[in-house]
Amino acid sequence: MIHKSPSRRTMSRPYNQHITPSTAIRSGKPGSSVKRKNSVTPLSTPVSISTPSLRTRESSPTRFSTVSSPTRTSSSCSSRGKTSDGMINLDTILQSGSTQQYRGTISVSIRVKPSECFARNPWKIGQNHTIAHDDVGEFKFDNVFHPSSNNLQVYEEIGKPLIDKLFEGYNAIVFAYGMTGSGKTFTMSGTSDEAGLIPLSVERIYAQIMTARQDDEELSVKVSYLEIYNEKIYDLLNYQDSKICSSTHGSFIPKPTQATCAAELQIRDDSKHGVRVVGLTERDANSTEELMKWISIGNSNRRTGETDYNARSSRSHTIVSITLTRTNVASGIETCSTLSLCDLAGSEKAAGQQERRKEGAFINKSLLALGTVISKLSAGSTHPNSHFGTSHIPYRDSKLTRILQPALSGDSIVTTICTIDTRLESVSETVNTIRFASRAKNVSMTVKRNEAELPHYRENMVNSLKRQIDEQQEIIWEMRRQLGVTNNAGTDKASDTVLSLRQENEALKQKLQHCERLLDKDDTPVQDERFLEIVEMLPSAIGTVLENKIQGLESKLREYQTYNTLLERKLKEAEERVTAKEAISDHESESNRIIKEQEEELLELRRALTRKNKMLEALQSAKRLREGALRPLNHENRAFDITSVRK
Ligand SMILES: Nc1ncnc2c1ncn2[C@@H]1O[C@H](COP(=O)(O)OP(=O)(O)OP(=O)(O)O)[C@@H](O)[C@H]1O
Repeated sequence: MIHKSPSRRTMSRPYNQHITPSTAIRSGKPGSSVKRKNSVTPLSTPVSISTPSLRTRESSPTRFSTVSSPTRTSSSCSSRGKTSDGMINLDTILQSGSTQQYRGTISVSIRVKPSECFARNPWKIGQNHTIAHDDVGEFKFDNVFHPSSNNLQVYEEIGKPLIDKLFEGYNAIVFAYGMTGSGKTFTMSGTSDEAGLIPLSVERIYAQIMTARQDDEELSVKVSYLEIYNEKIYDLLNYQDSKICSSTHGSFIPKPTQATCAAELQIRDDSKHGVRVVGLTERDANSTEELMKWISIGNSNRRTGETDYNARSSRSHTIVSITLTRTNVASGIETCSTLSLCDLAGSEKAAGQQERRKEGAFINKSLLALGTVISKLSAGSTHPNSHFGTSHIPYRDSKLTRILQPALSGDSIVTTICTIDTRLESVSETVNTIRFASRAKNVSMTVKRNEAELPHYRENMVNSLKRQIDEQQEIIWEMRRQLGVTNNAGTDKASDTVLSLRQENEALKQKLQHCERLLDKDDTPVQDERFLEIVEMLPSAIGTVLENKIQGLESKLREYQTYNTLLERKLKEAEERVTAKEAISDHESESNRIIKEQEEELLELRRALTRKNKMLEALQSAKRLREGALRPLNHENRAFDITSVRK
């Protein structure tokens, strides 16, 4: 029986983008197995959906219309309150103390695969991110990508905003869900002609590193790649028969070979690290090319096979995890966030081959487990007074759900892209996918930023400051010692010089005075009139003798005067030297004063350090108290690191 939607009549009008041959077939895109003819293959029978589950509460069209938010992508952060129907806000960044949290619901997008069978196609795409089926009703999502949309558009809407969140320190996960052959791998990996979400995201990460990197920041990127095949986990980057060869970037990477065996990895769940895959290889990647090389190695190891729907069908679920670590060397703050890109194997009906049947059974089992987990989370999120953490969520039912457990329980911002095939023969699978997507849209989550101080950073900082102070103290002491020695020696030498110069000066002065006295003595009689009279009365011979005597005395006087000038110059020079020495001595006392000031500053620094240490101890003990008080709650909600093994 067909479930009639109450809103069916009203919703049929806005769907002006019916999937028609002209809009659905993408012109000239090479590398795709979809035939690109403008032919119309009429459906032999009208679509009739009688799945009883379509009438369940979750798939009620009215419910989807009201529950789904008009929010387009997780990048559009807004702060809307709780909606009238009790739904939690979408895409809100909350500041709680010093930690930021992202709060929203799983972002869900639908991608419709181009198809040739469009006549009377009951699926219609609306303008406002809605998709409707004549018999099933209307569904609203964050994005509904038309068959003509390309991978770049998909990336712009769902990949780019997640990379911005990755750089803010949030973990993020994208998973592609849908029936086999509906376009999951095409969306995630793309083709050689049209890059998919993974290569476009990788490119963006490195472009962002170039622009966002700060001076005092260290950045590193690591990649891991795992596969879940028949409920066993394998490391796609660590196959035993991989050959080691040199990459173009100088590092060593395994040569891509179609590997046949790899050790099975185990999941471990412990209170310290949460859920993680033990032994998963993480490879350093310093450029887009290097990271893509690792991914192509992983792809070559991935298991694919031919199914009724897809010539190269992924027979396993795969997860590429890219871990970005940003360390601020000045503050010691490290943000470590992981972007996980999952390409799930497609749900399918029983296949002809036994091998395919076995794989299909495992694939269906794990997808069913994922559906159940999403369904329970959705019920927990939408029930007014319940929290999904309080009811039992069967994460342990499959390896896939165990690995996705941390992300689904609040470790990551979750985005899913559900690929659908609108052909008549796929209708029940497509409805199931839409049903899964609408349940996922109900799941609310609160995600914390992964920001932490480097371990022992403060202790190291305090110790290094102490060491610096000690070193400076040593330098000061050494300088003082040297200064003290120079001071004494210099002062003694200078004062000796001054003393001897003063003595010499004194002696010279005395000699001068003596000479002047002599001159005065010689002069006085000559100037005396009576003496001159006597001289004139004397015989000329005696006069001549006296004259000679006077001339001799005068020449001696000139000699003494020259010597006196010389002595005066020497005295002046000596006095200048003494003044210079005194200036040096002033400078030395200035240095002493600066040293004293520095010592006082050091003392003050030591006191500040002691105060800081005490504060640190008080904070640490408060933190221990708080952790002790919160321990039972943390145990319930602890976050698990599934995707990366940090070294
Ligand atoms: N949007 C699209 N545009 C063009 N071709 C597409 C699109 N989606 C899928 N295809 C083509 O359809 C075929 C199957 O797609 P793909 O392998 O991506 O499906 P899948 O969902 O990954 O299947 P499986 O679960 O079996 O691995 C491929 O040849 C692919 O190129």
